[in-house]
Amino acid sequence: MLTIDRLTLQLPYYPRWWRREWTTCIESLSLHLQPGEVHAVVGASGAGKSLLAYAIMGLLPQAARVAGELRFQGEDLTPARQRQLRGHQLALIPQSLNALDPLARSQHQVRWAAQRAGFGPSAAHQRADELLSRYQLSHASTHYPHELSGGMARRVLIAMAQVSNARLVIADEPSVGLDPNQRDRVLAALKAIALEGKAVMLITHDLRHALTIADRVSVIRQGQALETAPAQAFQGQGEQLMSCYARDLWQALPDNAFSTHPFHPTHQEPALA
Ligand SMILES: Nc1ncnc2c1ncn2[C@@H]1O[C@H](COP(=O)(O)OP(=O)(O)OP(=O)(O)O)[C@@H](O)[C@H]1O
Ligand code: NI
Repeated sequence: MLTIDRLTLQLPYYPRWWRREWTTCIESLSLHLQPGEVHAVVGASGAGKSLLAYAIMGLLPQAARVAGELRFQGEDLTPARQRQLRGHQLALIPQSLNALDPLARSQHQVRWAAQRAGFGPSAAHQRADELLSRYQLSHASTHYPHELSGGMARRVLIAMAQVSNARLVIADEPSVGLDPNQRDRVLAALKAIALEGKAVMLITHDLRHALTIADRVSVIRQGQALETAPAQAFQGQGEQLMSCYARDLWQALPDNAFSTHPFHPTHQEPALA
């Protein structure tokens, strides 16, 4: 569905006001997303995950230098095509809750997203109500963003991304700052989108929670994709993982810290509180 082939992305910076240099934020990154899968893109802060999302959506800063290929459903994702598909076939659930209009009620935010996706006013109305109820937001449909909890605001953004029936949904850190209950609801909503046959790219630094819904995981470090592994490879000591970094990420999870590890006997003894 989406193929990213050796994507390289550079952004300008100015060490002196007259001198422009380039910093490489994404380097020769290749990924392939299939319909029906939740594909987690996991990496530390600053790894280039949000920039990857923007590159796919066509939302990079103008000065960005981009090389490599992006193909969506067999066609090149040119800037013109990205403009055409954005909000229709390609949807982004942005990292920041500030993406919500502070002066608009939930129902209007979702309705406007539906109208941007091509629905007429009454169809948009109906579609928005449907989505709000799917995400248990009917009671909050007249709320403004400041009246929503973090999880509710996140679900409004998911409803907006979903209103168009997009084939590819990119969720950028959708569970940050949520309590476990809200987080599980958001992750379940994303899994449900994939089960409808769409592709979901789940961008996160949280491997543990990504694994609850992911089919495959791509590990990103400093703008490079180190490996893509099936979620099942994250088990035991991570023997099935190719890169040390992915194995370290896996072993660093709290639940794994006390698993038996031949070289660290202290790991065998759970610390006493
Ligand atoms: N507009 C920009 N101009 C210059 N550098 C940028 C810009 N946006 C991001 N960067 C740099 O690119 C790198 C990757 O940023 P990005 O936002 O993609 O990271 P991330 O993996 O999404 O991190 P986080 O988990 O914190 O959201 C960072 O080093 C960041 O400083
Ligand atoms: Ni980010």
